[in-house]
Amino acid sequence: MLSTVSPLSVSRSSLEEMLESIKRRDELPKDIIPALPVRPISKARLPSARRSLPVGFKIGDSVTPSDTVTPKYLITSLKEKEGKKRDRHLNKEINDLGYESDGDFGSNKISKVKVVPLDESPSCVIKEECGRNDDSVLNSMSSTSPLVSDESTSGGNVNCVLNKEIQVWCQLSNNQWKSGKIESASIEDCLVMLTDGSVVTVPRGNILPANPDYLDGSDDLIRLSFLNEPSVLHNLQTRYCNDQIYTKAGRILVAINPFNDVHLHENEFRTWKKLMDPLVHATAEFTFNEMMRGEENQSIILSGQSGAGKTKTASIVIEYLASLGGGNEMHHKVFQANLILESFGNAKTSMNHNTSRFGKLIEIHFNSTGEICGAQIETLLLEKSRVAHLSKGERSFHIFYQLCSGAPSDLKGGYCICITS
Ligand SMILES: Nc1ncnc2c1ncn2[C@@H]1O[C@H](COP(=O)(O)OP(=O)(O)OP(=O)(O)O)[C@@H](O)[C@H]1O
Repeated sequence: MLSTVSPLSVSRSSLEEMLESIKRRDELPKDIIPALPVRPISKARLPSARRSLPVGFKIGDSVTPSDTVTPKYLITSLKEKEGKKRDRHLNKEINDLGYESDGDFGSNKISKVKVVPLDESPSCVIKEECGRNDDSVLNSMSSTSPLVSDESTSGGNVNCVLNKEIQVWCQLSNNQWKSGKIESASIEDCLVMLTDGSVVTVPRGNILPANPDYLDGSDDLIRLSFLNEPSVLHNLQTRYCNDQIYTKAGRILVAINPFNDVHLHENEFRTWKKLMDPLVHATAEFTFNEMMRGEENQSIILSGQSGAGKTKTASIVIEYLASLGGGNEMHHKVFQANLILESFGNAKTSMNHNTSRFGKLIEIHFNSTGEICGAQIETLLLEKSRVAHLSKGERSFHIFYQLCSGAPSDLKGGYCICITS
């Protein structure tokens, strides 16, 4: 059955409706404040701010799981309540970095610490290797071109330091950075008197401002007035020479391998708990507290070149996390498992006599009281080519020599195995 409505009836009814609604509105008391929009009930947090990588910086493309692999470590501590959603997010992040993940990253356990090989990141160098000699830090890292190459910018620098008569860093022809004071400047060059008394002519583009002396050895790089390459290296070197191997850069902790036992102020830290101290224990404690307080999984990423001290630092972190959770046997088991992994995955290279030729993702699982209740180690990107191809002065995986040395003498004779220490 069809029903028809005349245009007149439609216009009349809508007109009536409108008049009625106006009448209703006028009847309402005038001082009633309109209700606020209902706030959605959600426990979700706003995504934390993410730092962007430098322009043109790629991780995925540069991964070469062969000779150039430098294992870096991602340590995560995960809690049960987070569930699979966060794990999927973490998996995605790892995949975005160009690494394969077996999926199910921390989905089932109570908590985790993971160690993953991450490609060298220019924006996240946490540890750097260097020698003990005074100029070594500065010189070893000064082979790059000066940070300021743009003429206008460098000109600005020179004018600024000329006006204020402050110290400058100048890059010499051998790429070393030296500090001094500008005596005079032309359009292209500057005459700089170095601190050793010599006078050199340096192109304007090779001059950078230096920090005042009182900032020498700042424990946080963000306190420096001028944050350029030589200033950062000089600050790290000053601290290193005072056996202060850790320096903060905001939330990042920079560590320089001391290659010997230095006093780490660990006991003082355990007493005073100064979480802002530049110390790896403070970073571990901060992470642990964040996990316990926010019930959120946490990650610690250790990155640096071969021999920088990532493995050593990872063991300090694990040991400290274990002690925070009451210290049970679990971390000993992690270390024991590590010994076996090292046999099969570590080798001697020119950079490090016990270099890890694979990446590790160590998960440490904590229960709700903060005790370690489990751990899991995933390995990635083993440098398999090392079995068949060795560079000069390097060795195969430790297990090869361990097996040979333990072989019965007739087998040794049959294969002409001769072990020398
Ligand atoms: N904090 C430290 N204190 C004392 N010695 C250290 C420290 N960190 C590193 N070292 C020394 O440096 C050596 C190399 O460190 P480590 O094996 O941890 O480097 P790595 O970054 O893991 O290297 P790779 O990437 O080649 O595996 C260690 O064997 C140790 O002798």
